[in-house]
Amino acid sequence: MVRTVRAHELAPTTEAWGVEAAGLRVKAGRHNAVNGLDLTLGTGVHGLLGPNGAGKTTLIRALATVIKPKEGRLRLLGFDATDRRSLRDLRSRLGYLPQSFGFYPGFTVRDYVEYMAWLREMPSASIADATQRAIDRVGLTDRAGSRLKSLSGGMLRRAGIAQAIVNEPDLLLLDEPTVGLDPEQRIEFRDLLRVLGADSCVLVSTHLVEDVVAACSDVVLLDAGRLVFQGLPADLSRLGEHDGAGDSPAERGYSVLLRNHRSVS
Ligand SMILES: Nc1ncnc2c1ncn2[C@@H]1O[C@H](COP(=O)(O)OP(=O)(O)OP(=O)(O)O)[C@@H](O)[C@H]1O
Repeated sequence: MVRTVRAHELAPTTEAWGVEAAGLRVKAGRHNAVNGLDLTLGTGVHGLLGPNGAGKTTLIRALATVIKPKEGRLRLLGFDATDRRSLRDLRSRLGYLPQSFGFYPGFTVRDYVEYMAWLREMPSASIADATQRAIDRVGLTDRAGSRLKSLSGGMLRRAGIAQAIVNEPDLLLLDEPTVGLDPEQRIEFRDLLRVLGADSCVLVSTHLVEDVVAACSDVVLLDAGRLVFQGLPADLSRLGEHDGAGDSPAERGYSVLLRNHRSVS
């Protein structure tokens, strides 16, 4: 007997992978900055590491649907990210903090976060509460009425994180979110990451291996646009127990992986 498949069975569910990429190629200018990447990410906090020019920002921009992949398959939250018809629904469930982001300097923190919530088509009635919650979560409660132009670099980045999480995204993409944060704020941010990663897929690019070890459930290492390693922070540290350059086992593990990868490619 042929069973009728109902619409809800085909609709994306929260169980869908956050990111499923196969043979992904993404250009930055003429350069293949992401070059045949296979990557699957589920719920959790994934730390994206790699040397300068590895393709981290280009990958994150493609996952944020800001640039279109040149080749390969890309599914995000169960949606085909290369299909224009999916983009509106998909974008309403994404959060994205770009490496450098534009803003109206005369906006207050609250104006900015509310504006970004509105751009993501959140229901108007929920925007004020969601904005307050996001501002509280990044520790900017007492600066909510301050103009963006008056904030320090670290506070501005926290305002950027607030706009990225205002819609409680299922897929959150953060490109170097800890740049400019003071040590106390970095520790608080790690706590926030753990909470966010409990029920959504969070990808965080950073150069700070120690942040990855402290706050991430797994490590993704890129070099020259390709996946070099995906595994637990403890696996990274184990690789650096007796070998490699760096001040901690994880930093040494990072250098061992890159060295081994480069010697065979
Ligand atoms: N607009 C562009 N035109 C040409 N090449 C580019 C462009 N943007 C990036 N690239 C190149 O693409 C590669 C990947 O860059 P990308 O910014 O994605 O790397 P990254 O890993 O984020 O680096 P970083 O750690 O320095 O931020 C680099 O070789 C870079 O020079």
